[in-house]
Amino acid sequence: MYIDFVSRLSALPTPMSLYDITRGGAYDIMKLVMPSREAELVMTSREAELVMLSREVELVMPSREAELVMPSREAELVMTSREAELVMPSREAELVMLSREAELVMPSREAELVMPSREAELVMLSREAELVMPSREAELVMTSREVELVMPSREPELVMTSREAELVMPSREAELLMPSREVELVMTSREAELVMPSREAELLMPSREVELVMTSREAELVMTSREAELVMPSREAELLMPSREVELVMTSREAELVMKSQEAELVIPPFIMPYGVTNGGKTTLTGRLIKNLPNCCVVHQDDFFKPQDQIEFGEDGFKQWDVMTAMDMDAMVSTIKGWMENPVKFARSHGVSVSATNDSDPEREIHILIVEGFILYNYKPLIDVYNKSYYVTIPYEECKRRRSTRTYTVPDPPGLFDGHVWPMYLKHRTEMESNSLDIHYLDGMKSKEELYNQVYEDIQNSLLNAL
Ligand SMILES: Nc1ncnc2c1ncn2[C@@H]1O[C@H](COP(=O)(O)OP(=O)(O)O)[C@@H](O)[C@H]1O
Ligand SMILES: NC(=O)c1ccc[n+]([C@@H]2O[C@H](COP(=O)(O)O)[C@@H](O)[C@H]2O)c1
Repeated sequence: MYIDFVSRLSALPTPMSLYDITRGGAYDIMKLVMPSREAELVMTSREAELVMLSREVELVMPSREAELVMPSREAELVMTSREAELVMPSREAELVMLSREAELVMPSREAELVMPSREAELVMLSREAELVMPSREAELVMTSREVELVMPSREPELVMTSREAELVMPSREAELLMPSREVELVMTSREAELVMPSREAELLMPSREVELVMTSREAELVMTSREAELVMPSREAELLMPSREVELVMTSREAELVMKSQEAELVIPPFIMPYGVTNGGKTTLTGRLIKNLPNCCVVHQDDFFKPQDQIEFGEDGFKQWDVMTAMDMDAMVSTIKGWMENPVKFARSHGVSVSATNDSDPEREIHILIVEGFILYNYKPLIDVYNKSYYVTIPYEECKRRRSTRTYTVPDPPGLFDGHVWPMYLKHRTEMESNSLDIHYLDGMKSKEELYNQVYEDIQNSLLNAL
């Protein structure tokens, strides 16, 4: 469904390729994650000592040890020649393995070599990047704000200073990199012991362990069991990257698994659109819904009125506030686009706390955007992206009464309601009805409570069906 929305969105006036964005982002992050100074720190002797205890240092660093770290059999196991090509093309594979390159594995230029754009694509295609760290983590790692979180100016210095090196990722950084639940799994003291101390370091490298680097238990520790299954199906998880799996990890079946999990876990994006007559109660209803629906954001069309000096007078003698051209619809579309591309980021930047809705599986999240406005169904580029459309109506007398008590940023001049507002409402409604949309009419004369209950229940049912 999400894909469907995105594809619809790409038909909008200023289409933007999600793939390009995320791919570019992933590549940039490869560079950000290991900037030259930090990269040097990563492998300087002291950090190396700290990260991998003395015996491992010997194994990891000197030229001969480079061979030991990846002796031929292990190298074959971890990356058979074809996989090596896939993951790191031949030249990079050489660079990674040779002694001098071992020193250089991480500084900026090498970082690029290790993960040049094509490899970056192979290893970390945007979706896969999300894959490696499940949806919520991927966002943390990938979005610009998270990049700042992962490597804020002070953190690069801290990431591998001695104390951090000891801990690999001290609590604060670890939290930034991986949200609390993963932090607990990956980096609580017990896991820290499992991941790094000498015995484990030994376990990571020798031939048999190479096969077992990601045995089910480790996989569980690093990625919770469900993620482990999704990221690397059980057999792959055991073998990490044997030849067939390497092909499979990124190919269709996994891609499907990943995509499905992404779709299911990250976002089920219903747009709810209370639309209708002015003063029908749209804002009131929306206000209640956003308080009670999970991860619910709102876009108010009223926020997109053009400045007063751009509103022209019409033949009816009034400033034309109630026509489509009074709205900056491009701006509204790009706001909606922002939500579609990253609802979690959108929610956070709009002060909506993102929470899990399903206690038994907190990774599953539903995100909802309510678009509320008085002249929406007549804007064709958006019509198709809504998956639930409501239309609030109230009779003329009630509408006029409510309107007379309302003060807008620009107060209504005398006669505006009868001369402009109501005629425009009737015109737009006729236009909308001729489009035969699937609209749920709401009687705005019902009490606020009744309206809320009716819509809330209806949305809940839709969500259940969507799941
Ligand atoms: N169901 C309702 N019954 C009676 N009055 C309502 C109802 N819903 C909203 N109102 C009142 O109508 C006025 C306009 O409501 P509002 O939600 O701002 O409408 P809209 O956003 O459609 O213009 C407000 O004074 C509000 O308190
Ligand atoms: N928000 C503003 O700046 C502004 C200015 C002039 C008129 N309006 C009125 O707002 C109405 C639409 O908003 P409601 O649906 O919330 O009533 C239109 O009928 C329009 O006449 C709003």
